[in-house]
Amino acid sequence: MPDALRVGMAGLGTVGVGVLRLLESNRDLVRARAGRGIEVVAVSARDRSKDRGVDLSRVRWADSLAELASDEDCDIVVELIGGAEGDALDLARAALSQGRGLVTANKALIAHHGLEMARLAEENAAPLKFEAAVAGGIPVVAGLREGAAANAIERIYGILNGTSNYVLSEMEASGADFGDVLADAQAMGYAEADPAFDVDGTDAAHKLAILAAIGFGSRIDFDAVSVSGIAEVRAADIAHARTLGFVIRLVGVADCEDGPEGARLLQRVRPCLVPKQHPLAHVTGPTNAVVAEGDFAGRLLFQGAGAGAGPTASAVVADLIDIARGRTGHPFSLPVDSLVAMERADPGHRVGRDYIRFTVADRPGVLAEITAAMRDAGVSIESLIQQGRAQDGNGVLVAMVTHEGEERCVRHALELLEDSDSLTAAPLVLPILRD
Ligand SMILES: NC(=O)c1ccc[n+]([C@@H]2O[C@H](COP(=O)([O-])OP(=O)(O)OC[C@H]3O[C@@H](n4cnc5c(N)ncnc54)[C@H](O)[C@@H]3O)[C@@H](O)[C@H]2O)c1
Ligand SMILES: N[C@@H](CCO)C(=O)O
Ligand code: NA
Repeated sequence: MPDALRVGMAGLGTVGVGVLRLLESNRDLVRARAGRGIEVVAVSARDRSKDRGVDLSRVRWADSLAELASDEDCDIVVELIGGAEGDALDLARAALSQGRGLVTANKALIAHHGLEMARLAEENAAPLKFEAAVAGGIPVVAGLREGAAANAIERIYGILNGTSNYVLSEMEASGADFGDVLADAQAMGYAEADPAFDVDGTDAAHKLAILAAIGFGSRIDFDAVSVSGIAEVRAADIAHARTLGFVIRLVGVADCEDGPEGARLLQRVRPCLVPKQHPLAHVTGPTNAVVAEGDFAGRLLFQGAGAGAGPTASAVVADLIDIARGRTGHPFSLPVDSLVAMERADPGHRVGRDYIRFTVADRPGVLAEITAAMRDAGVSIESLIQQGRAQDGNGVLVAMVTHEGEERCVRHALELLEDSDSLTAAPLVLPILRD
């Protein structure tokens, strides 16, 4: 075993520079825990001349990512470029197929190509690790894969995107609308390269798909995640939720149910009403939190910084320490051929409660029309909030919370109202998170 684990690093942005700083600052501690040094010997980034505030004088610049992937002086490639396709994917494929280990913070890459990556890693006896890809510095990948390894996992859910959680909790604290706080969140440096991914739920969906694959031992299936983001959530919904005893959070939920032909997996990312006493209700700002329910461990809560240079670097270097120690394991907890291709569960028969917000014309009989549709679809209403009179010609908001019932009933009620000219905008349905 060579004295140091030699790393070739691609990408010197927020996370890349964070990794270099951590390795510099905690050099002795990392060496002690890794059993040997961890040295970045080569790098590749777009701009060689940029001052990044870190010492790169002893590091070799690779002329291309292909050169980095085939560099005989590197044991491991650390990919910190980002993006599911293109350069990051080419680099990952090239590194693993040449027997070089891969550490990445790239959830898009793993969500889309995780199975292929795991297969390549297995075939080439190369380690593959991605702790930083899910909830940044929170050791939830290792927590699920190793700490909770003795459990059958029943449900995994959590707040998986810091940007959207910051937006929602700022809207809650200040009463501001979505657009007013989004720019602040993006200025914090946590935004994805495509910033739409943060608010439209895609980033959280990438992370949820990874967690589900690890927790349930299934083949990663990002396309099966149903996703809705936070752009439709208004200040009024947050105010209604507060009145009813809830906060609104973007929550990814994955669970398994038994079906006639084996287990079926349901993966969804949606803004949810979270009861004020639930641990996720207290997660504010860019913090992430993940709950895993194990059959023996019970409810496990992982919480911390899901983004930022320091926390994300902490996860990248933890992976490097594991590799240096020879603790590699299966990336998704099982050998690739043992991962199950799970059917998708039909949510229609799932039982739950919903918050539904209608925007309606301010005229007599509208409420009766809505409640008649609810009655005809078999939806029972638990509470209802109606705003005063329409002020701006945009209609009045009517919000309700349903009693427990099958999801398909709410869907049917909304279908009955689809052509109604009493509704001046599409209704918003937010599920109430099951405790
Ligand atoms: N920023 C965070 O808080 C955070 C947290 C968790 C995971 N991540 C993930 O980490 C990865 C990196 O994120 P970041 O925030 O550091 O991004 P960034 O935009 O700050 O840095 C990306 C770096 O990659 C370089 N790059 C892009 N294309 C390249 C190419 N073809 N060859 C060489 N270098 C190239 C850029 O020049 C830049 O230095 C992404 O996958 C991201 O999703 C980021
Ligand atoms: N854009 C992500 C960064 C961490 O993955 C977030 O806001 O949580
Ligand atoms: Na993590």
